[in-house]
Amino acid sequence: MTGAPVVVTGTGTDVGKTVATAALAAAARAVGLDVGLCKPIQTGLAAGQPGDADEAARLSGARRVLEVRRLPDPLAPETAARVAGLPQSTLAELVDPIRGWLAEPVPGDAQLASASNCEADVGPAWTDGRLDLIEGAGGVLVRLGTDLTVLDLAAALDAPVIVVARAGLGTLSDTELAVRAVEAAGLRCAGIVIGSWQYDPNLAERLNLEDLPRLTGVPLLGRVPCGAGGLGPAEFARLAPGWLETDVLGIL
Ligand SMILES: Nc1ncnc2c1ncn2[C@@H]1O[C@H](COP(=O)(O)OP(=O)(O)OP(=O)(O)O)[C@@H](O)[C@H]1O
Ligand SMILES: C[C@H](N)[C@H](N)CCCCCC(=O)O
Ligand SMILES: [Mg+2]
Repeated sequence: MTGAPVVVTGTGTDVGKTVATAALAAAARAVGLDVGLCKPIQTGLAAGQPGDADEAARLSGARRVLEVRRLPDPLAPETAARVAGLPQSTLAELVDPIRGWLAEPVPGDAQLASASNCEADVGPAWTDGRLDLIEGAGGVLVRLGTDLTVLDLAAALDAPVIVVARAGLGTLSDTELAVRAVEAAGLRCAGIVIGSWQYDPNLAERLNLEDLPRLTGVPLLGRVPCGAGGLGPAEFARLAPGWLETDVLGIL
C-alpha cells in the first residue's frame, strides 16, 4: 500500500514551489525515504529543457521524476493549451499516469527507511519508504484544463496540500485565501512553506512568521532562504533539512 502523495501548490507563480519541493525532498531523503517528484503540466519550456521536477530532482538528489505534459508558452496550462491550439488536459489524463507512477516500485537499490526504523517521526504520506511530491502550476486556482485545478488532482489522489507563500507584506491575505481554497475543496492543508526568506527580514516578514499560522490555522512548516535555488546540489541537500520544521515529515 503506497501512502498518498503530497501536492505542493502556492499563492502564485514564482513564489518558490520548486525550491520548497526540493527542500522537502531533501529532508525526506535525509531520513532514508525514496522521493518521487512530479510536475503534472510544465509550461514555458521547450522539449528537452529541464522542468521544475527535473530542477527539484537536481537540487535534492531524488531520482524518480514524472512530467505528464508540457506546453510551450509561459502561461497557465489551460491558457497555454488554448493558444497552442491543443486539447485541454482532463483529470483522467493527468491522474492516470500519476497513479501508474505511484504504483511503480521504488528503485531496488534505494536504502529505504521502513516505518519501523525511520529516524524521523513521519506521517501517513508514505508507508513503504517513499514520499512522492506533486508540484502544481502557478497558484492554487490556476487552471490545468477546463474547470480543472491542482485541487482536483489532490482530491483524486487523496493528497494533503502544502501552500508555498511569499514572506512579506501582502502574503497574509494571499495565503489565507489559498489555504481556504484548499480546505473548501475538502482537502487537508498540511501547512505553509515560505518559498524565499530574506537574510535580513523586515518588520512585516518577521511578524508574518507568527501571523501566517495564526490566521490560516495551519502550521508554518519552514522557510527556504532566498537564492537557495542557486546552491549546488550537495550544499542544498545538506542545508535543506534545516530550513524545515524537524517534524515536517510527521505532519505530512
Ligand atoms: N537557480 C536559481 N538561482 C537563484 N534563484 C532562483 C533559482 N531558481 C529559482 N530561484 C528563485 O527562487 C524563487 C522561486 O522560484 P521557483 O521556481 O521555485 O518558483 P515557483 O513557484 O516554482 O514558480 P512556477 O510557478 O514557475 O513553478 C524565485 O524568486 C526564483 O527567481
Ligand atoms: C509559466 C510559469 N512558470 C508558471 N508555471 C505558470 C504560471 C501561471 C500563472 C497564471 C496566473 O495566475 O496568472
Ligand atoms: Mg515551479
